[in-house]
Amino acid sequence: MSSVNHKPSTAGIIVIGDEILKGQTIDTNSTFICQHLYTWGVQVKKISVVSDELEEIAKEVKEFSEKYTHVVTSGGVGPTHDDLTFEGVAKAFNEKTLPHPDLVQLIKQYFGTDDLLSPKMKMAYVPESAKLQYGESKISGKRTKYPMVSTHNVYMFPGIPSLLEGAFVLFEDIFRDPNVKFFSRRIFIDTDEITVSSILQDNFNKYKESVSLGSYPDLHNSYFKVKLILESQIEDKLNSACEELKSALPQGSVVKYDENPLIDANEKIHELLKSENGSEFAKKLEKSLHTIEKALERYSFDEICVGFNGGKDCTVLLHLVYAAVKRKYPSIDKKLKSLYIRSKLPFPEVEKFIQIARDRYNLNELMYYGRIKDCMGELKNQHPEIKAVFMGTRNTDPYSSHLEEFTMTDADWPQFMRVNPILEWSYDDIWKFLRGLCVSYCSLYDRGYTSLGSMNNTHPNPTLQYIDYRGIVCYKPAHQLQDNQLERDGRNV
Ligand SMILES: Cc1cc2nc3c(=O)[nH]c(=O)nc-3n(C[C@H](O)[C@H](O)[C@H](O)COP(=O)(O)OP(=O)(O)OC[C@H]3O[C@@H](n4cnc5c(N)ncnc54)[C@H](O)[C@@H]3O)c2cc1C
Ligand SMILES: NC(=O)C1=CN([C@@H]2O[C@H](COP(=O)(O)OP(=O)(O)OC[C@H]3O[C@@H](n4cnc5c(N)ncnc54)[C@H](O)[C@@H]3O)[C@@H](O)[C@H]2O)C=CC1
Ligand SMILES: [Co+2]
Ligand SMILES: [K+]
Ligand SMILES: [Mg+2]
Repeated sequence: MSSVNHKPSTAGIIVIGDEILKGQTIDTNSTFICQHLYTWGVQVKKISVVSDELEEIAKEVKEFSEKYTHVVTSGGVGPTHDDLTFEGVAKAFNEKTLPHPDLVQLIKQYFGTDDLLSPKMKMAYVPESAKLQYGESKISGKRTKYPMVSTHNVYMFPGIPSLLEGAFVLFEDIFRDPNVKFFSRRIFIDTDEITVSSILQDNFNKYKESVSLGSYPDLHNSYFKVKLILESQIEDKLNSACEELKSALPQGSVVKYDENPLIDANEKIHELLKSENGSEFAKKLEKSLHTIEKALERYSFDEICVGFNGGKDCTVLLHLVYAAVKRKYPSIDKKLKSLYIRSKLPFPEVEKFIQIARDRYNLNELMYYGRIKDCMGELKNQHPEIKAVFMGTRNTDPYSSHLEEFTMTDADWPQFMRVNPILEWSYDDIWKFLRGLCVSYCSLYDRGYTSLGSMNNTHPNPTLQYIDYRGIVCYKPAHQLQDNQLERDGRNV
């Protein structure tokens, strides 16, 4: 570990492509590059997005190349007329482009042409001084087929994210600065920035020689309002700054937050179980884990599906099943199936959350429209392999008091095993689990909704209503509901 403040090497990123400037493609490459350079101890100073114009590329490359230790470019290395990166970089250094013999050979191998005038051969024309560098796969140890082209301190990568990401990580040795390591700490607080701005200023002033401090508000997070990030190359200083800041912040404003409860989900659930040792909640949670385990023994991965409509109960369920599946099948590359039967008037907030959850939990969502019973028939036809549906039903739900952990659908319904791991959970149990693990849930629950149906029959729970200091009607979040019996007070049906 370095104890001196070694000056880090720097980098500039040039993202090349009209489609990004028109908003047609979201630039993910610069984020990817920044994340890696940061962990490699390189300070990214600037990201520039330029159009597919020769002059623009040349001008930016020249300036970046003089200013920064490394320049990384993304895009514009393909065979089409609008891909001008190699020419632009050559121009920045007053060079011509020439066909590189190795690239000519490669293109001949791939496309069967060695005609130097063929459009495919365009990719072989690189700056005169260009070097080709082959990465080595960390897994197979094999040399990659296609090289990265660089010249001076400029490294050129393709724009297609999968190609860029695959290639970039192979060149860690070029960029990594062995003398530099950035340490960082995060503090989450549930007060707004205004309240703490002078405290932040004081901390910043005191440590600015060695520690940087950033403040990042989030208007939509269920757990915190502001994320503070402290950073330094000197770990001791960082720790002092961090501890001092924590004690200077208003009492109780620092909250515990887990940015990704899906990482080690199973271990975290067991930690929660341990911390709740012996409680009623712990017993129910343990029973739920057993039910899920049993179901995963009885049914194969392909035979299961999670009923998920964005509600809080099935959010608990999904998280539990996800953790158990990850544990049982650690390296499975198939997606867990989920079932979403869309009601007539879904809340946009619910649909948005379903989409977020689908991406986060990597779900293969099977979506149907119409009456639940009809949809289950369609599911049966289209996915005859599915035998069991996990459900977030609780005994206190209407018509659910008779259900057991494993109950077949009624005789006049399409036949599926309904697996109900959280039948006995109370309203408070649901929130203890979600809030205890920082699982994200549909935003409506932070606005007074305690039970979700369709837009035409669901309202915020009147018990949670209050009038704020401006005289405006507001609602407390669902997890603050005192009386569990009143859960469905915002529902007309
Ligand atoms: C897979 C499945 C099987 C069913 N089998 C029967 C049956 O055999 N007999 C019968 O009378 N009724 C059955 N139903 C209907 C069920 O009993 C409820 O009437 C229905 O779930 C809506 O009630 P609720 O709003 O209280 O449910 P919620 O409390 O919202 O739902 C309970 C759980 O069901 C699942 N679920 C509910 N709605 C959806 C949806 N739109 N999309 C995906 N998953 C959803 C979720 O896992 C949810 O946690 C079934 C429903 C489903 C989804
Ligand atoms: N196999 C390999 O390693 C290499 C292949 N090629 C070939 O070159 C062509 C692609 O060259 P490119 O420079 O990628 O062409 P390009 O600049 O036209 O970009 C290709 C696509 O990548 C996406 N993209 C571009 N910039 C992005 C960004 N910043 N963030 C997110 N997405 C972005 C865009 O959707 C764009 O359509 C392909 O034909 C490929 O086969 C080129 C070099 C290396
Ligand atoms: Co050291
Ligand atoms: K192109
Ligand atoms: Mg392009």
